[in-house]
Amino acid sequence: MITFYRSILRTLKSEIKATDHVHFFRSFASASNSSTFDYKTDIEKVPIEKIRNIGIIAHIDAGKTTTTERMLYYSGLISRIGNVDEGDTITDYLTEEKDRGITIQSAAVTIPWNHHRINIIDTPGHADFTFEVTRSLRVLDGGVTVLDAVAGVEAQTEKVWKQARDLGIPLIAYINKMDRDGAGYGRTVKEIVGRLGTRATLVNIPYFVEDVATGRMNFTGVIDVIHKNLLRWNISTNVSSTSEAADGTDIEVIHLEKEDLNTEYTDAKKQCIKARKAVIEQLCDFDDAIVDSFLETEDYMKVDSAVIQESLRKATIKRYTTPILCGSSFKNIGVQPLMDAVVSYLPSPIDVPPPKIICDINACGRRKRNAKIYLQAHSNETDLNLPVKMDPRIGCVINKDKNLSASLAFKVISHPNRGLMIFVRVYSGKLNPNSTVINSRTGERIRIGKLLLMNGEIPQEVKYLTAGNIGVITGTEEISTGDTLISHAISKNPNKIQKREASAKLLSITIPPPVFSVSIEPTTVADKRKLETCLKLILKEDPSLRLTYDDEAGQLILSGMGELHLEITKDRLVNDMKVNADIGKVHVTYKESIIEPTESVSKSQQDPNCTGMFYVKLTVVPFEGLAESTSLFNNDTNEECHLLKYDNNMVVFEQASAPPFVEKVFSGEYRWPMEVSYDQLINSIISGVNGSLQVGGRIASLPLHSVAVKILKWNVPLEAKSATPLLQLTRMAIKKALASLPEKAFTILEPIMKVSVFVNDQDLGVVTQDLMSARNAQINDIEEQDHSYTGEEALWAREEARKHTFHSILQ
Ligand SMILES: Nc1nc2c(ncn2[C@@H]2O[C@H](COP(=O)(O)OP(=O)(O)OP(=O)(O)O)[C@@H](O)[C@H]2O)c(=O)[nH]1
Repeated sequence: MITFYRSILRTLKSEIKATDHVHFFRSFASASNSSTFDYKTDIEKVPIEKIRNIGIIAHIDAGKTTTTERMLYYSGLISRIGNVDEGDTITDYLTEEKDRGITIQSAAVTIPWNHHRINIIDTPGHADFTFEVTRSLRVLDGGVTVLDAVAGVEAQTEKVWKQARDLGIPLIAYINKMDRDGAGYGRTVKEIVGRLGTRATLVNIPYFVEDVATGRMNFTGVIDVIHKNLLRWNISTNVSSTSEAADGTDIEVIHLEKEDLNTEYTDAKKQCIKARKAVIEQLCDFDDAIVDSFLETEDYMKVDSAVIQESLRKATIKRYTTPILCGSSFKNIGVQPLMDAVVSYLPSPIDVPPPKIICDINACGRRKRNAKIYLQAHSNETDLNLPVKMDPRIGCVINKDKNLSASLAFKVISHPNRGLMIFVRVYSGKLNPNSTVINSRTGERIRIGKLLLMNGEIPQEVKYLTAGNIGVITGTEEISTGDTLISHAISKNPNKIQKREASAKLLSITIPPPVFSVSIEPTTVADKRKLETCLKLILKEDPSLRLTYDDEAGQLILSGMGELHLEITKDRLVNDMKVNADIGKVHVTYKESIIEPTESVSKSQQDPNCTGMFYVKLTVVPFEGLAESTSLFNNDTNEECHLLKYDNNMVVFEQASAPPFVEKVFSGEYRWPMEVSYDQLINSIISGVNGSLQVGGRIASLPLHSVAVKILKWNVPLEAKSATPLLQLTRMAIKKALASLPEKAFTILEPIMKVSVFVNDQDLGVVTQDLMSARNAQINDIEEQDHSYTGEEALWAREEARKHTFHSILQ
């Protein structure tokens, strides 16, 4: 028997009791460990190809936090395994998370594994916290989808899978909870293929041993199909999973190809051969290297494991297939092979295309009116005729200057001792602590403090963060989720950064519209200030919450993604922050929309000293569905389209809606002739639209939803000193346009949710009836599941929501 220890870091620290059979192996894939530097903090020495930025995504309760906790333990970063049910895991550290046993906010941790650094983001599974998943996915290169082996593919599994697929993120699937009664590996794999629409490659398959006393089949290990081994975890069923004896580090490895293989394992060997054959045949369609390797011996068991691994890595990154693994994280079985698979099959930052970036070409001296530019990995300077370079190795699309650094802030949290902590992913160059960065959203220069890596419990200060890494900025309150930070690694002087680079924005993170609201008031006047300060902080941390003021009721209204979302926010305010506030009952957020388009013009008086006048001509049009999926947004013409932050609205600038402001001067260069920049003008129009749509419709003054404001024509005098008149004219034009519509052209929208209901056969009729009559539900589909739910799973309401969808209730 070979005994594996979970990490060299931990083994060296701990007292070694075992004697001759101890091997300090860190992973199954590689038996050597000769690290000469610290993978945790030695940022520069971990090459970019050895970094993995991964997310753990899944339906609620699939076991994401339990799995992440084991990963931290096996990597040596914590010395004791915490458990969700005891409220002592590293990643679920908020009081509300501990109390409820659920993840509320995604937590980022960095672990060393097998000569690699893995940055892991443990995301929440509940639909109310979808925004947490969305923002995490934006900075990830790969993901692990955890599934419950009893429940199979669930509603939120499908949703996060789709989100990851839309962003092109390669995934591994980990079928957890194999220890539970009713666990179905084959059934779950079938569901993955059928419902998630992917090919599946079985990297390992479960191994059960019969308990002679009870006749029960116990899950005790996995067959490693690629390396032809059976891995058996020596876990006594009599001890608690958290005790040393059951920590999952004592693993027996049986080489299934051995000549003198014990007959006890003949069946395991047969299963391995069958699964290997399937893997090889599947990969043969993808990669000739596998075909060549197979033809050398024509024996499925003899195809080189390294060749299969290499080919599967390519196939996973190209999203040709999904590697499938299984385990029981709670019983500490199967997590180390999953960690190996993360390293082996998921991409490093340089294996994925660089992110999209928007650069304001106005700032580089050339003018291309109404230009919408998305620079992508495969485009280059010549294609776009722009003075922008990219470096595929560091994965950014900015300038020849490798020292320019671009980072995306994707999360803000307030730490009791460290103040605001801003999580960033560095996409290019090197981010230095105590330096000045430019926030390209606001144009502001910001002095940042220390940089940290989230290594387990204690954040660790680092000398810098290089491209591909995820870390934390401290010492500033000026950065929000979705901001791009531009800096220069060497000069540290933001003046060296040219306007063009300073304007570069990584695509921001879309915030879904909230659908539930509560009123919120300070208990006494003296509590007002504290309430405001705390709300400001909570809103900074969680942009999917929204605060508005109801003029008529004279109340603050807090809106969020669901009842649980608001309840948890309330708990944080009242219990954690000790704010004295009266919080009303949760109610649904209704919206208004229009059902017919309307047009209007607004213009200023002609100033005799000016060459032109401020002028806006626009039309307001309703549309169906999500703004970014409409043909208005995805048009092929040269229209410039801006999605608004709230309520699924957008502003579309028609082609040639503005006069050609740019002037070509003698040298052939282009010149911007005004004091006010093009961006300021556009932003004024957008602010005007935003404000007017929030004023609301004619029926109940509810904010307008799902409308596009098309700017047909606009103008400013060349002598203009400010863009403000444009904002006012836009407001007036929208007000006039809406006023010209009869009241019957407005409609009220209510949020609709897409809900999956799991129900036993005998209750189907009652539940369907109840949904349709009491809940006014429209049933889209009834599917039969091929397994019966036991008490726990038969709870009929497992609902998940697409909460940004609204539909009219007046039609
Ligand atoms: N039997 C069994 N239970 C497990 C296993 N993994 C997790 N659990 C239990 O499942 C429950 C949910 O586990 P979590 O790790 O919190 O799941 P999660 O996906 O992080 O949950 P959310 O973040 O709230 O969506 C807890 O009670 C765990 O103890 C497993 O392998 N086997």
